[in-house]
Amino acid sequence: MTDSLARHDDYDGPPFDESTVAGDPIAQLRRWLADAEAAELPDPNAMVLGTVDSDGAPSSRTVLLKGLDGPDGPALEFVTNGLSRKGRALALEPRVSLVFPWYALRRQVIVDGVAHPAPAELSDAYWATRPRGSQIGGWASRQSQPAADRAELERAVAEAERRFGDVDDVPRPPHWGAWFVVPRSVEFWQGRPSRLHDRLVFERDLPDVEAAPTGEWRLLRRQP
Ligand SMILES: Cc1cc2nc3c(=O)[nH]c(=O)nc-3n(C[C@H](O)[C@H](O)[C@H](O)COP(=O)(O)O)c2cc1C
Ligand code: PXP
Repeated sequence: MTDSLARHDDYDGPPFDESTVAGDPIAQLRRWLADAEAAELPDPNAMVLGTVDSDGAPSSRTVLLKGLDGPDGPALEFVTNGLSRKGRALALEPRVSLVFPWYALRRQVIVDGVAHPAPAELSDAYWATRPRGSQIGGWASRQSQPAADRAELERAVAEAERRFGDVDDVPRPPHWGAWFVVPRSVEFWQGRPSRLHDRLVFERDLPDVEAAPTGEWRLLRRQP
């Protein structure tokens, strides 16, 4: 067995520089997402969402990117339960961090921005696309709450199936929906030999969490 903890694997990614990067970060993100799909990475749209709890403690978990078009412009969309740990955190502190961990491509993308709950009609539209089993699961799971055992969850699933047994379209739970992360900075990281990686960062001003972003994107390079 190879001991991964003792290795120093070199990252032999190609140069990633100012002459080839797209003109804005969402266009560049679309390019790298397409590369992750073409490389057949598992869950190419998975991203790690970092939030801050009410006591200031950070917490992270994976969510799936569901779209890049927000109601007021480009934004990263994900869906979840608003009463979950992350949902409660977002209600108090909407500033978040997202990481796409595309290690097989020697890449990561880090997005910092502000998460806004989607208008109800957009959450409804997304909910309608979910398989019925996931909709039932969305009603059954009190996401992030303790459960005595698996049987408790299965009883809740059976209860939701009884409740909606005669209903063609399972309604969206009021606490379940989409969020849109409006980016303030987006870093594209390409692993390069000898740890001399390429890091290109788009930044713009976000005067306060309620306000729309202002100003043009600025492109800068960070030390590896
Ligand atoms: C690949 C992957 C994708 C996931 N996607 C989502 C998602 O889109 N929405 C979601 O609520 N949870 C998703 N989860 C589960 C979350 O990581 C997490 O366990 C759950 O949302 C509860 O998080 P919280 O207790 O911090 O709120 C995903 C997990 C994995 C591993
Ligand atoms: C609990 C949970 N909610 C939502 C999602 C993502 O939304 P959807 O089930 O509609 O693909 C996932 C994906 O793993 C999930 O695990």
